[in-house]
Amino acid sequence: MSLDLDGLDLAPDLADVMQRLTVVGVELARLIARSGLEGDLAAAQGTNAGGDGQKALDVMADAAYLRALHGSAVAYYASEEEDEILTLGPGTLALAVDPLDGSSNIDVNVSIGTIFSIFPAAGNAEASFLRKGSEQIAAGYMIFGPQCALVASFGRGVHLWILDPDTGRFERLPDIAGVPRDTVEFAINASNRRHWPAPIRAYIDDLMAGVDGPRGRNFNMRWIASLVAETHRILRRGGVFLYPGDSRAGYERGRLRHVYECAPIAFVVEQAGGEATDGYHPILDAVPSSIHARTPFVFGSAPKVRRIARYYDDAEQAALTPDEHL
Ligand SMILES: O=P(O)(O)OC[C@H]1O[C@](O)(COP(=O)(O)O)[C@@H](O)[C@@H]1O
Ligand SMILES: [Mg+2]
Ligand SMILES: [Mg+2]
Repeated sequence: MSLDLDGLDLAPDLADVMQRLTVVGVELARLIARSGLEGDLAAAQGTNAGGDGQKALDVMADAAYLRALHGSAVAYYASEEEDEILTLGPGTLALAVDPLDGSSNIDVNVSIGTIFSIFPAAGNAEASFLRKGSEQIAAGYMIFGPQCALVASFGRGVHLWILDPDTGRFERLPDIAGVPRDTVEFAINASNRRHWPAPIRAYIDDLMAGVDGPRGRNFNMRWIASLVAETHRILRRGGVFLYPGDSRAGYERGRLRHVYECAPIAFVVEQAGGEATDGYHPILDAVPSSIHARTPFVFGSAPKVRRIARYYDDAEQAALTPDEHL
C-alpha cells in the first residue's frame, strides 16, 4: 500500500482508487526528480482540447493515471489532456483529473502537481461530471515540490500526507486545521491588470495602495503560476487567489477549468473553512456547461473572498451586474 488511510473509514472502492492515484504520484515524483537526467519532461508534444500546448509530462501523467485506473471502480475518466470523457468499464465512480498542473513550471524546477475530483458515477458520462461540485465525494491534489504531499478531503475535513522518499509511502500528518483568516497575501497574475473587470481592478488597486490606501495596511503579492502550489500556501498560511475572467479573447471566463481544477480545489478549501467563488457565486453551487468549461476563480480566507464579492456589489450599484466579468 502506498497510502496510509487508517482511521478514515473510506468505502473499499474509493480507498482502492486513492491507492492507485498515489502509486502514480510516487512514479511521477521520481520521474520529476530525475527530469533532465533521462529525457526532457518539458518538451512540446501537441495541443489538448482546451487549446493549451502539451508538454511531455502532461501526456505521460495522463497516460499513467489512465493505466492505473483500468480495472478500478472508475467507470468514467475525464482529463484535461483528453478531448472526451473516457468510459473505462462498469464501476461506481467518476474521476476527473488535471494530470499535471502548473505545466509552465516543469522546466524551471518549481512546484507542480495533480488535481483530482471524484463523484459517484451517474447515469451517463456527461451527467457524472456536469453537476454541482458540492456532490463530489473526494477531491484533492498531490504537489511535487521540495516535498511531495497529498492533500485530500472526503467531506469531513482536509487530510495531509507527505511522501517518504525512503519507503515510497505517503504517511499521514495531522489534518489541516483551517485556512487562516487574517492574512496579508494575495495571488493574481498582475500582468493582466489592464484586462481585468472593474471590481477586480478596484480590489487589487486598494491592496496595492497599502498603508496610504483605503485598507490602511500593506499587503504582499505572490504568483507561482501553479494552482496546486498557490492552494497549498493558502491552506497553510491563508490569503486569497484570483484568476478572474478578463477581456482577452478566450479569457472571458478566465483560464482555469471548472471540472478538474476549480471544483476540487473549492471542495478542499471549503472543507478547510475557506471560501471559493467565481468572484461572486460559490463555485460548488455552479453546474459546468461542458467538461473543459472555464470559470473565473477566487478562493482563500473567507473574509477576503467575501470582501471581493462586495466589490461586485459596489460595481452593480454603479450599474454593472454581478455576472458581468468584463
Ligand atoms: O500563466 P498564467 O496565465 O498566469 O496561468 C497560470 C495558471 O495556469 C495553470 O498553470 C493552468 O494549469 P495547467 O498547467 O494544468 O494548464 C495554473 O496552475 C496556474 O494557476
Ligand atoms: Mg492546471
Ligand atoms: Mg494540466
